[in-house]
Amino acid sequence: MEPSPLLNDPLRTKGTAFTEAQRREHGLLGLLPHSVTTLDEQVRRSWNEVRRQATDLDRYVYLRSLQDRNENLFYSVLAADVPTALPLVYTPTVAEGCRRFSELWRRPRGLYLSWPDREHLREMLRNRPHSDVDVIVVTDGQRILGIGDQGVGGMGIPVGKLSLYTLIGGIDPARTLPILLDVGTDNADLLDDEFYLGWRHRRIDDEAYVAFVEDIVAAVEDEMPDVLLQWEDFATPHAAPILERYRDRLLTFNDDIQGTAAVALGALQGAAAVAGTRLRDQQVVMLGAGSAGIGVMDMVRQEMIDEGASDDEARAHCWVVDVRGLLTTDRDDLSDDQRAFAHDPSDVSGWGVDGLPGLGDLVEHLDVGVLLGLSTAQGAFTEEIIRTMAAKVDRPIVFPLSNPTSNAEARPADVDDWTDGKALIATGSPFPPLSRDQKGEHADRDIPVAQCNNVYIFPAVGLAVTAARATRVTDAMMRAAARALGDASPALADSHAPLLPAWADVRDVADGIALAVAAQAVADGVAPKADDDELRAAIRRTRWSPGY
Ligand SMILES: O=C([O-])CC(=O)C(=O)O
Ligand SMILES: [Mg+2]
Repeated sequence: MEPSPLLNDPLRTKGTAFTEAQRREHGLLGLLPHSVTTLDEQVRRSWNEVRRQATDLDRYVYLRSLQDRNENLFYSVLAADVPTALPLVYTPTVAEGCRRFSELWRRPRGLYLSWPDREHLREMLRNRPHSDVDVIVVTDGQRILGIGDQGVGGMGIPVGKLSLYTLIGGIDPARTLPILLDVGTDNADLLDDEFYLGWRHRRIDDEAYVAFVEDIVAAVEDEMPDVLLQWEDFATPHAAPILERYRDRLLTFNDDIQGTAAVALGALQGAAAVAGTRLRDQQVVMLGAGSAGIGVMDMVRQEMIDEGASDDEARAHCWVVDVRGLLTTDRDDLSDDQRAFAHDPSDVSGWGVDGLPGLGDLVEHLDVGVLLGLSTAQGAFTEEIIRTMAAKVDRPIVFPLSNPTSNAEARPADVDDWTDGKALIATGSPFPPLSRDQKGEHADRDIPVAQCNNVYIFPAVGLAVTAARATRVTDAMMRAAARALGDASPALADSHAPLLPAWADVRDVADGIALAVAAQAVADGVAPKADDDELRAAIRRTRWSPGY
């Protein structure tokens, strides 16, 4: 008799939790040790193993192996302690997982679409492990988090993001598909690494790259016409153009541009409410003019307009600084998206000592209320900059958003210190809570730092479009997500609470965001008509939960 494939199918196995009757029925007798365990016991045993590992990278490897072995158990383990699990399977540990992808290789997952195989795209897509797919996350590995070109190692990101689509957004793991586009790498260390598993070649670019992406999109459209296609961690020169090319053609969004923007806007709304101001009345400065930084500023500007500002007023309140300095209209190195934020050089003449004004010049000459960083420039929010800002506004809003932790523009504890606890802070990567032992009226408690990560948004968007059968992701849907997240800010009820919900609550919050996004999809005419009760029921029906 053929051995049962059941035991080694990660989506159907129960491991040692198969009952005696099931073991007899499925031909598993003798293949498992005698004791029959419960899922709960398996979860506790697994957490003991996770804790026993020496480093977070080891914990990441353990959890990824568990995912490949038994998905119901993997998701039960994550769900049992979301705050501990999240930084292990996702930011920041996943960065190390990507860096060391080739040496850590265990088992295949998802699809590797490599340039040398480009004549066989359809065949490769048809080889996908499961034919019915709700969500694809795709990367070409060129701009992984804040750690740059990781080539084929970028696959860690789609795998990690899709785990959270399932954990938080309830997308059935059998209906998710991670994809890595392997167009080579410009990372010299990887090209020299004898164990590198990707295509050992410099990156294909320009028209050839664009044509390759187009062929893949066309193949996905034919094979999986209703799928949500999420673009992740593409380098700035490709990210926005790809989004523009496809956003009106399929159900798609860019997580780094739109997801990061929506979560930052959600946290900003909480912060503005605590500070007692409106966004349109603030001078908002962004350090970093990559696709994520510009995406955030686009949403900030749109929100100012929603608050009643004119387009010109909103533009006048938005400032973007890159490595060279302020974006100004006389610069010839700006993309169209960047140019939309450029200021007339005559507005700032004399601000920079020699050349373009920098961050320090801006905080000196403007009453900057909101300082955002998506620059990967570690420590760029210096003590002098933060103190200058704090001397001019009551509650400075400071968001060092770069990932991973080592790239943050400032450490929250320092910002807190420099502003005597007045700053409203959110970060991109996790940081320890702010200690309140000596000073302040709330001397008895530590305040967690809100981690402004797009994980608050993308799983809920996936749940929304799947439940509502949406055909497009509109800007208004992303703003609805931001607003619903802002409404869930614990700081609205308690000004000393963090700006964003606790990780332990993120799955419940996702339901509220999903409803808002789904309703907006219906309102925008990109989903079939349904009222809120029907959408709520559809969201409940769509939600997959782990269990045997
Ligand atoms: O993955 C994360 O933690 C956030 C993100 O999209 C990025 O930094 O590229
Ligand atoms: Mg990303």
